[in-house]
Amino acid sequence: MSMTMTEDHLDAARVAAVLARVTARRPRVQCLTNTVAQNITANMLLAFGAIPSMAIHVDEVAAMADGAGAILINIGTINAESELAIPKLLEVARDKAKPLVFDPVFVELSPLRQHVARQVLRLRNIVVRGNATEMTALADALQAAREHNLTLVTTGKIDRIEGPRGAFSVAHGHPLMTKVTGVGCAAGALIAAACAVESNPALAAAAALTAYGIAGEIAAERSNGPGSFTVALIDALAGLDEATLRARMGEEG
Ligand SMILES: Nc1ncnc2c1ncn2[C@@H]1O[C@H](COP(=O)(O)OP(=O)(O)O)[C@@H](O)[C@H]1O
Ligand SMILES: Cc1ncsc1CCOP(=O)(O)O
Ligand SMILES: [Mg+2]
Repeated sequence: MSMTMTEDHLDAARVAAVLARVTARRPRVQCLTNTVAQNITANMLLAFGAIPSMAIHVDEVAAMADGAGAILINIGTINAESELAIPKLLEVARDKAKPLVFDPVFVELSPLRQHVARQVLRLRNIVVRGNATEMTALADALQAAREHNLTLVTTGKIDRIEGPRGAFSVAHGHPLMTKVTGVGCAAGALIAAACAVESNPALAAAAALTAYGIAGEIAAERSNGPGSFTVALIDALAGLDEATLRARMGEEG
């Protein structure tokens, strides 16, 4: 997605303020996510200060989402049951005005995923987080959904965030983040947690991805490859403080 707005500046204090609210309020994120990324997503949410709930049963997702601070829908391993659970989550998000983050994993690869993504994109006020391939495959639907307050988050070497209330670029992160499955999926969950405590979804996404990217940079310095990087990423995210954010964001001195 191309940027059409002037970008906002994000400093360490604004990121730290969002992180502090997550830690203080411990929002629960109801995640309907893929079977590959469930564990890393839950652990990353805990490291971020939030609470994961990974319920998937079609008859209970609405109840589980009802008291949550935000909802994540990720279609990475969509199956017949999760296809039926998704509308239930959309209904809760709409009726209870809950933040909802949608991750259209591999939407470029199957007509079913295209169909489900387009159903989700009918909902107002959602955040869509995908990589460049996924966002490009949905370009027409994303363009149309801008009419109803969509926030677009395209991750990669530089994350691009664009919503009705602001636009940001985040240049933090490390290539090892692409060598561990589920790191992108977990990014969507962190954005959802931030949206639970920050009413501007673009700012919430930028804060979450800045923290995640900086944690990735720290983890890469402490690890020897993708396996140890995964553990180090969880540790680094859990250990982030404002002084570290300031130093990594070039605000020292
Ligand atoms: N080349 C890169 N350099 C630094 N960070 C990256 C790079 N590619 C992806 N990231 C980071 O990895 C996380 C997952 O993004 P991405 O790889 O785009 O998702 P996905 O796994 O869904 O394809 C994001 O936080 C993003 O900023
Ligand atoms: C490998 C795989 N297959 C279906 S979902 C999934 C996980 C994708 O995770 P991510 O997009 O975070 O790399
Ligand atoms: Mg992904």
